[in-house]
Amino acid sequence: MSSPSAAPRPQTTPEPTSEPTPEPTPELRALAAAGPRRIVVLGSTGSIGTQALDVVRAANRLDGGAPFRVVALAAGRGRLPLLAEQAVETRAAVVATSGSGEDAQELARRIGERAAAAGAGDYRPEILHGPEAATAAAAHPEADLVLNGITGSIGLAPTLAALRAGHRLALANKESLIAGGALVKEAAAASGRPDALIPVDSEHSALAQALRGGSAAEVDRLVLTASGGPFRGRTRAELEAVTPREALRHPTWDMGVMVTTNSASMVNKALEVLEAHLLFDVPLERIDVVVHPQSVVHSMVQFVDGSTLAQASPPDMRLPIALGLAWPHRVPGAAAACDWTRATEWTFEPLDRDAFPAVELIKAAGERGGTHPAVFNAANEEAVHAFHDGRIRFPAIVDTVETVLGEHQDGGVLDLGAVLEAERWARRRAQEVLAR
Ligand SMILES: NC(=O)C1=CN([C@@H]2O[C@H](COP(=O)(O)OP(=O)(O)OC[C@H]3O[C@@H](n4cnc5c(N)ncnc54)[C@H](OP(=O)(O)O)[C@@H]3O)[C@@H](O)[C@H]2O)C=CC1
Ligand SMILES: CC(=O)[C@@H](O)[C@H](O)COP(=O)(O)O
Ligand SMILES: [Mn+2]
Repeated sequence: MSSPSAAPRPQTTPEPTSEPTPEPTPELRALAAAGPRRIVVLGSTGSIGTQALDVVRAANRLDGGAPFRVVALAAGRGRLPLLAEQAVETRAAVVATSGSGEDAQELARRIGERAAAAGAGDYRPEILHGPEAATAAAAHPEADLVLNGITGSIGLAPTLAALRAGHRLALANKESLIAGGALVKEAAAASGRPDALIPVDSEHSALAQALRGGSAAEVDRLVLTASGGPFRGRTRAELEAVTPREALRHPTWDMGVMVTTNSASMVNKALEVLEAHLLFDVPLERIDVVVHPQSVVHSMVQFVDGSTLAQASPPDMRLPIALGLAWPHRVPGAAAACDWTRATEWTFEPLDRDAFPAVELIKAAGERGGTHPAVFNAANEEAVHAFHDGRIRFPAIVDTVETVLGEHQDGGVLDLGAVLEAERWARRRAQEVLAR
């Protein structure tokens, strides 16, 4: 099978503007003057990772000094040439691959060749390899902030490692929060840092922006927007015939294979509802989803007096990534703004819960708590792989999640061992269900 993460990487978003370089804000100048923020980029070769490096490159070109310095990079083993190129460009002290010793040797060779060609022959980063490599990179002692752009719940150990090392965590890897839940929140609280956990997911970045400076009591509901994905408007019967290629044709975002497939099934929105609950402590019954096909309004907060605040910008992840890296500061020119001189239409419609039951399913799993959310995610990851392998039809992804969740017996303890054991069980059980 070809694993989803091994499929061709979607292109990153083009440069937003050819206008003159914007001026840095006083806050960003101060950040640079205090010494650049030292960052670790996990999943650096993916959609989030490459856009994060675009943000760093652009921000460091602003007048007033470089606000960021990359101290470590980590990726899988799928794109070693790109990882080597990134290492030489950033001069990261640590470069990690989840691959084997042979992969590490190939990475070192490629870095050596590229460094020599770039006139930086003395650049010799520490190279880490193996399943724990990203976790070690996340705990890098010189780091201030870790961006987790790994895909899947394999990102949980690095998420915990970053927080336990006392680093601020800019979190794109929503699966680690879903699987780890209270464990991740505890690690964030124990770090003693205000704003230890900064959301990078576009909806949660929007919510964090709308919630800044307010109080919990004034919030009535959170409203997450969903593009509707490529299958918006299809019935469940019609979804039986859709292909992996069609599932990867996202209408508004260029992203990795797993999150794109999850957008098509609404599993992404389901994960995001629970992510919002965990990040902002709003009960699940007060979190709604509305379909907004243009993906310009990234989410909304409805307040008790009937007011609603929405965050709007053209779909471009560089904005929430830049805010995550520079938090609480904004990076001028991170992405293009809305063009209000042109006629524009934003539309909103309800989610079809019969064709797309994932959101209801995760709300039930979230209410049951414990390891149920980890089981939801792990079963989904297995089912997505099976769909891309041609082993199942599209609706069987969420059907499999529902079956496995329905059988799950929570042991009543939530520690890392319990989460990992529940995940192992869910993956095994999902494989059995998928094979039927
Ligand atoms: N892309 C987007 O716009 C958005 C993404 N997100 C979330 O961000 C996360 C990343 O998504 P996306 O960038 O699209 O995914 P991609 O598939 O594009 O990238 C995944 C990255 O993770 C790396 N990776 C895989 N396994 C490991 C491992 N064991 N150790 C270290 N690195 C590993 C991959 O390396 P390799 O190249 O070697 O395979 C790659 O760099 C997901 O959780 C997603 O839901 C959230 C909002 C928007
Ligand atoms: C860009 C981002 O944050 C993705 O998670 C996005 O939300 C996916 O789009 P959907 O709204 O289709 O799930
Ligand atoms: Mn999102």
